[in-house]
Amino acid sequence: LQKKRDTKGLPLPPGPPPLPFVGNVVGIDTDHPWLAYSRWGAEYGELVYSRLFSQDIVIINSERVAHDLLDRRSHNYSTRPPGLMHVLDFFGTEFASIFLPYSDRWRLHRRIFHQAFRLEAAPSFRPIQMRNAHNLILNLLASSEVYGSHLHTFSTSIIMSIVYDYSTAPLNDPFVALVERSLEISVRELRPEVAAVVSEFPILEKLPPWLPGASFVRGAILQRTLVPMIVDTPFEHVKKNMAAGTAAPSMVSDALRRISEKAINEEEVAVLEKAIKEASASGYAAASETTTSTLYVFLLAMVLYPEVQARAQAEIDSVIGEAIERLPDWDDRASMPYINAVIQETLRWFPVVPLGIPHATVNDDVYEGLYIPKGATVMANTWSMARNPEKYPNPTKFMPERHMSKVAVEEPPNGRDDISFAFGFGRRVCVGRHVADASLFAAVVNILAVFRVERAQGWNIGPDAEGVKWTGGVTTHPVFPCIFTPRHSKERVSQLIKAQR
Ligand code: HEM
Repeated sequence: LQKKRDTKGLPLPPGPPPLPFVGNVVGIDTDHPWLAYSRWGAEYGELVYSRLFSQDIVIINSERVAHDLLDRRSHNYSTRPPGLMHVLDFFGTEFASIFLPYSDRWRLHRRIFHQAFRLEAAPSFRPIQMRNAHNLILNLLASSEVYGSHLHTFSTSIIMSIVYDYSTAPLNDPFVALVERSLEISVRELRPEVAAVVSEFPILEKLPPWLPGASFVRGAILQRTLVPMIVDTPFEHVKKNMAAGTAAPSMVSDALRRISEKAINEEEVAVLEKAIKEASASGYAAASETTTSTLYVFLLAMVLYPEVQARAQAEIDSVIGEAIERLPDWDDRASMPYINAVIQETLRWFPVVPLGIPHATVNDDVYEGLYIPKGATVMANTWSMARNPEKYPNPTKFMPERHMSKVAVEEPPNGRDDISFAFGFGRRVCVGRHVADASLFAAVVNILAVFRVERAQGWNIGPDAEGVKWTGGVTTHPVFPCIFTPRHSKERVSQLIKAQR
């Protein structure tokens, strides 16, 4: 029976009436819960309360409330839901920085990331990002029918180079395939909705894996075999290179070097080494799927909005020459306001982490007279923020122009640009956002310089993208066919890529 809650005489935020015991399970598409949460937002407002079994869930539907709670009261809203951590434990991924509770261990991980990914460090990765964008172009020229796999290789290879100085093969890298398999499981299972069900029915973890419906258990078994390979192999690669004196700078080698420069005891060294190993293994989970999914959204926009694509290409051509005298480079970015606006609009149009990564409250709180319980899962519904018609008129339309007056090539003074919500809030805001932004630029500008991205014959979807199939999970991306028609000869492009290396 549901325990009567003491809300100290205050109302909970409004929300849909729960069913006894199960709470608000009806009407939620569990693969795409942001759709139901956004509908509730329209009905109940900026802050919505719902319950999934015994788990309190608070959904924030506006940037205003997200900044008030997740930024301004971050001391209370920076941990992660305990139920989710339990699921991570079951999958053997409890070390993942992104899901760590607010603790000294998390602070240590965050510091390791910050050293490598802070704004001032981001430009040092540009050669890696451009080299991988060129590989992406070559792969698309060779086999564009598997474009999704090439996007994945692009995102994962960049992060592997930055974190480990580990060079993946430009195509069909076995390690990238391993990461892809592991991420597929994480994206599907590591969500608050799954955590709420598992917390209520711990028996689910005990189901024999062969039982139909025990895919959760099968996923966990597979993940536990993948994790040691993913965590140990690249880390050992760095240590071996360091011992041989051949290690190039990377997040891991730099962090390990910093330890050796400090006079600390063996125990502290062990703690730091473990944190470096865990943080680095969390890095590509956080970076790969998000960057890949954002590029899918970009391609969808190019297919559905040929006029936007034409304008973007005209801008690129005006900088590098219509007959493609060279490929675009970093210095061109300042002369490409429309391309920058396309990137911003891509992040807004369909945020690929639609509910962010769930935060949780450490203590009870009261906000505008509403009671927010301790231990509540708090989700920032970026999907609904991106569709705020007051900030973004005609929100379902892809309109880069809406960012033109606001696009800043450099970081804005308060660190918060027009679409900062896509990268989360408060003390848990995405540490990789500067690097992500540069990777997106490298991929977008090169794809548009070399290809016309076109609609596959018979694929009849309108500009609102209504009817497109989206993957489900923590991150989401559209699944659709598209055609890459080269705008220049393959030989010319290969020649230019060689010249720029
Ligand atoms: C377009 C690409 C990306 C998007 C849309 C994105 C989005 C996000 C979001 C929404 C969060 C959750 C923030 C919160 O809890 O409020 C997050 C966290 C995080 N992101 Fe990203 N991200 C991207 C790329 C990257 C990259 C390239 C890295 C590189 C390592 C990265 C590393 C992380 C980490 C480590 C966290 C966890 C932060 C913490 O819990 O303290 N992300 N990201």
